[in-house]
Amino acid sequence: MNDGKRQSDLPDVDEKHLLDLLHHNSDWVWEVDAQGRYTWVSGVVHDLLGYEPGYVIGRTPFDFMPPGEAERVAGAFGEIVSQQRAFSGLVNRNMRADGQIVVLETSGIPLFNDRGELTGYRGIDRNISNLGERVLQLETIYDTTPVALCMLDLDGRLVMSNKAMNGLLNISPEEAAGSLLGHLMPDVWQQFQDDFFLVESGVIIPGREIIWRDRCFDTQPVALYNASNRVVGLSVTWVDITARREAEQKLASANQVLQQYAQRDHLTGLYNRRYMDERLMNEINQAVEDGFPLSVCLADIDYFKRYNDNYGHQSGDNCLRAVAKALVSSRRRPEDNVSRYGGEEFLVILPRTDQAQALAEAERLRENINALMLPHVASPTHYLTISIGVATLYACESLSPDTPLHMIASGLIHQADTALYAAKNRGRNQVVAMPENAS
Ligand SMILES: Nc1nc2c(ncn2[C@@H]2O[C@H](COP(=O)(O)OP(=O)(O)OP(=O)(O)O)[C@@H](O)[C@H]2O)c(=O)[nH]1
Repeated sequence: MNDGKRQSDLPDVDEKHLLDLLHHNSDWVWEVDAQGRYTWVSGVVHDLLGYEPGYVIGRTPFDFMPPGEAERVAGAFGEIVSQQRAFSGLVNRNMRADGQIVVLETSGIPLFNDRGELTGYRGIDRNISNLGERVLQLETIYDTTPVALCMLDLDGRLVMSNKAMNGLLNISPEEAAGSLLGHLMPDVWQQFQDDFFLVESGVIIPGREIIWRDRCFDTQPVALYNASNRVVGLSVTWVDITARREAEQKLASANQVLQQYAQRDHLTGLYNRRYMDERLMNEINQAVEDGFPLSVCLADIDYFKRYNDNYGHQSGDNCLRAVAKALVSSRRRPEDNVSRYGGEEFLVILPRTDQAQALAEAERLRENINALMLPHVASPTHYLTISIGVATLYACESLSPDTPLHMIASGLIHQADTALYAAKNRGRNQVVAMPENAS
């Protein structure tokens, strides 16, 4: 503005006209000293704030701001003054003489004396109440939302970041402005860089979960375009879903425990009958598909009523636990499933096992229980014994494809029960298979 050529380009204006321009205009022109006190104000201040210029002189801009706003603007203005720089677009709320709020947009330039010392500021205020109120509302939302928001340019520079975002990065707004995400979050920036390629190829960027400093964030990057429809950056929202994830994990663990309860017998820890009925149908299905035989052993403690009567119910419970443990540790293969099927009855499913193999397996189980040598004075043997009924399903031979699985399962269990009944009738402490001539 000070070079000779441009001076000469300026239109001639006399002093009266100049004052007219200053005092009758839409913008309020002002000057403040180094302490921020108004030293000169144009008459427009009366239109904007409702005060005469003489009242305003000697006061500071903050004297016209409502509580809270003065502190907010003083923070921003203090930073500008410390850098002795020009500023524009500083939006601030002011209270008019009649109590109405007016939103002003303030711009200014620093003034210096001959020694280069700051002597004050000169600038203008413009009434932007309609738009400004909206801007301030949006700024409030932007800064108070718990959702972290940021905008990145193509180099990963933080163009904007709200309070929550700065908190997430654990840096001040000053540190955040213009910093590179590649430095702050190298891995995350790598992912966002890949997103630019997605946008280029016309793919909508998917949301993704990001773990950052032990917290889990649901992030959604959205491409930013300029007026020529070119991608110029990303806007990213970060929603902290740590609490939700933790709750989901707790729920999953609780469900697991519930499932355990639903599947297990609380006394012995073995699978219960409900689980085993389902399991048996799955095994039958598999056996039918594979064409392999499937056997079941139904084991029952001999004279258990007498055991209870003689040693007490508590000892009876301990005895059931001991038998359960012995049956489980007698298994030869992990897929041979042992369950408590009833009071003192245990079911063992033996997949891919024919009748001869099942008889041998049942015999081993019986001997292992005998080997425990648990005293049972009310039994003819004087120690605890079991009887076992064995039944085998030869899937490929005997099944019609229309027979429901549960019918096959109950038929098999019924057969094992009949075999067990025979074992009991023949004196107990023995194994019987049905049908007896199958193997
Ligand atoms: N302690 C205890 N006893 C149980 C439990 N469930 C069932 N019983 C007992 O098991 C006994 C089964 O008796 P019975 O069905 O007459 O059979 P048993 O005396 O073993 O005779 P046989 O099977 O013919 O040798 C009953 O006295 C039940 O009370 C349990 O959870 N704990």
